[in-house]
Amino acid sequence: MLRIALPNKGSLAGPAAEMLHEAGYQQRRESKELRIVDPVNEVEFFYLRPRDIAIYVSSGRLDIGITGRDLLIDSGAEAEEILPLGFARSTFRFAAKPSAAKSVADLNGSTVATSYEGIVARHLADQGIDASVVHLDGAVETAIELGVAEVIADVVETGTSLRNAGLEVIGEPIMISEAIVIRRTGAGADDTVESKVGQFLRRLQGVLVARTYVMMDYDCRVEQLEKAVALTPGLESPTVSPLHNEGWVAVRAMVPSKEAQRIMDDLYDLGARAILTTAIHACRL
Ligand SMILES: Nc1ncnc2c1ncn2[C@@H]1O[C@H](COP(=O)(O)OP(=O)(O)OP(=O)(O)O)[C@@H](O)[C@H]1O
Ligand SMILES: O=P(O)(O)OC[C@H]1O[C@H](OP(=O)(O)OP(=O)(O)O)[C@H](O)[C@@H]1O
Ligand SMILES: [Mg+2]
Repeated sequence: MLRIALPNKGSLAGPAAEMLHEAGYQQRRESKELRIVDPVNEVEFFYLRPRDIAIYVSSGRLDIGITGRDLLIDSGAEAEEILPLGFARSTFRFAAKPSAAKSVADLNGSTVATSYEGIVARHLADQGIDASVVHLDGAVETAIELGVAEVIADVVETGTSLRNAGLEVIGEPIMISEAIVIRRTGAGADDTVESKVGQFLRRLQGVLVARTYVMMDYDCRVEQLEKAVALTPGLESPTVSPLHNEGWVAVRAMVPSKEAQRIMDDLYDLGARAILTTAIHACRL
């Protein structure tokens, strides 16, 4: 039975459960459940604090886990990223009152409040900056107003929390984060676990592809086929079938959903007709 750590709350929990459900795994019915078994897929899920997941996975007690890249790096645990999942995207940045600091070099001698002490201490040391770090559990933006620190280092997504606190970012992002699948560094010796992990990753990759691609079908004249195929090259190569009407073919290819409308316009301009897109519900590449 594959043992998988999942986030039990916060920004990662809902989207992770949704993705696993789409991948065909059973999920807990109540947010108080700490552990469930999915007997059909031979998987056991443990719902843990997102911050603790890298520690459990690095200990080898759980085979893999879903957490945030920033949380993995902050923990310093012996675990590695094996698949990015595209949700809970955020940046991690320094911020302060507009007058306080213009660049990271200005942070010398200041106090930085953060929930991510590991990332911040390492980053400051790498940059040769001497600043002290104060650990806070959350709502870090308020630390400046209340005089606990002059600078904060925190997760920034829309920037609303910073704006509301009258703060501005300093310098470039310290890191870009998203939800990821992790496993213990150096794991992979056990063939049975390895094949189950491989199947789990293929299922999640299938969900990612189904979310980012649509299937496109259209009819076009044979003379236009090369130009049409250049617009819709598909992942491997498009399927081309003859139509009953001579001189016409039907083409089928996967296209990125974000580009579907532009591609449909371009195909129409080429003379293609009966252009359809349909959702992909699941896939194995
Ligand atoms: N507003 C946000 N938008 C996108 N991702 C976020 C946001 N806040 C936190 N994250 C990401 O979620 C993960 C942190 O999860 P965690 O559950 O610890 O914090 P949280 O979502 O802020 O929840 P809470 O603070 O309520 O416990 C990190 O990877 C972080 O980058
Ligand atoms: O840029 P934004 O879109 O505003 O998102 C970033 C904010 O979201 C998270 O806070 P959360 O609500 O989880 O509270 P917390 O600070 O207590 O963790 C994070 O810690 C930031 O404060
Ligand atoms: Mg938070």
